[in-house]
Amino acid sequence: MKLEEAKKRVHALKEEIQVHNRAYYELDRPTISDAEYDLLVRELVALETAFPELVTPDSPSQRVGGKPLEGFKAVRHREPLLSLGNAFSGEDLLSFHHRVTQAVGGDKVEYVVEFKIDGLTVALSYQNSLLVTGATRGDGEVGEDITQNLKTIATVPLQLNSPVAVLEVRGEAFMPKKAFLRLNEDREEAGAPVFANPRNAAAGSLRQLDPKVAASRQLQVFVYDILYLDGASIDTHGEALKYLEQQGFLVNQERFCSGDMEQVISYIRHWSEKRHELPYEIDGMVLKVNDLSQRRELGATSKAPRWAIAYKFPAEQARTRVTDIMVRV
Ligand SMILES: CC(C)(C)c1nc(N2CCN(c3ncccn3)CC2)c2cc(C(N)=O)c(N)nc2n1
Repeated sequence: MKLEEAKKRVHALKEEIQVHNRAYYELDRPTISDAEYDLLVRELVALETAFPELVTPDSPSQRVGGKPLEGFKAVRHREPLLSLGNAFSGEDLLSFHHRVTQAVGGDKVEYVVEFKIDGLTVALSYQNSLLVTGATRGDGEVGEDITQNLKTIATVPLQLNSPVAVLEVRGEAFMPKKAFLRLNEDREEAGAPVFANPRNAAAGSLRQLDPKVAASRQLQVFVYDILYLDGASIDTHGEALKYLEQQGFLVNQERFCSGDMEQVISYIRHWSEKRHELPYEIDGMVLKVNDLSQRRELGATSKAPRWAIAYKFPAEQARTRVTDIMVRV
């Protein structure tokens, strides 16, 4: 095959793979079998091996690279990754709302309510639209460099869709419930210790020194916050989430924007009851002031922003399954 032909085929393959990624991960509607998908990636890798000048940084072939690491390098975050204050009741939420309203001089405040995905925080840093580092949260200031593991996650863009000088985002890496159950079955069969919950499984998978192991764990990342952006101007959190979607990140579609705390509380109650129907675990909801200028007015303590709060769902009392009781009997 000549270079020109290979160039056309490589471009077509990358487009098609991208379409299937989006269908599979964002719309949760696979448009191709895993086997056919693997064939496309294998053909792309073969062409890039034959014509190395056709390799681009955003090619799916650049996801599972590298040999196993000896250890993880330390990465200092450009901005400290803040924590979240917690609310455990409707009253806690109302007093949060009262504090916020006071601090903005009685102006109307609108909140965005999001799932609190039960995974682990990751920070992704892009320069000139290319992924440079992916890191764990660590202590909020310094994390571990897990770039080559995060690159294996299909919904983590290797290259952003539009030019931007610097973009630092944070998100939650997690393992969907189905992948978690399947992994534990495999580990049980292999006599390996099982993971207690999807969060531990995700954390254990991202701490693998061999990226091939991380690549096999079906991890996902929902991105939820812009830490630093040099290259666009944004006024609300809603716009920030749309911007992140346009740049190619996976952003959770389920979010609710309202200034009415009664509506906010009933939305939270709705998901407290329905969360078991979700394909991933959530351990609460996060309330965030939508208007970024109001956020600046509210500021942050040394640990957490004054413009956001986490509502934690009551811890699950271990649901004893009938089968367990039968066995005991
Ligand atoms: C940007 C802010 C600070 C408002 C923020 N902080 C979060 N977290 C901080 C505390 N975190 C934390 N983790 C470990 C130790 C202390 N704090 C865990 C992430 C958020 C977590 C989620 C989520 N999980 O889905 C989310 N949709 N939005 C978040 N937004």
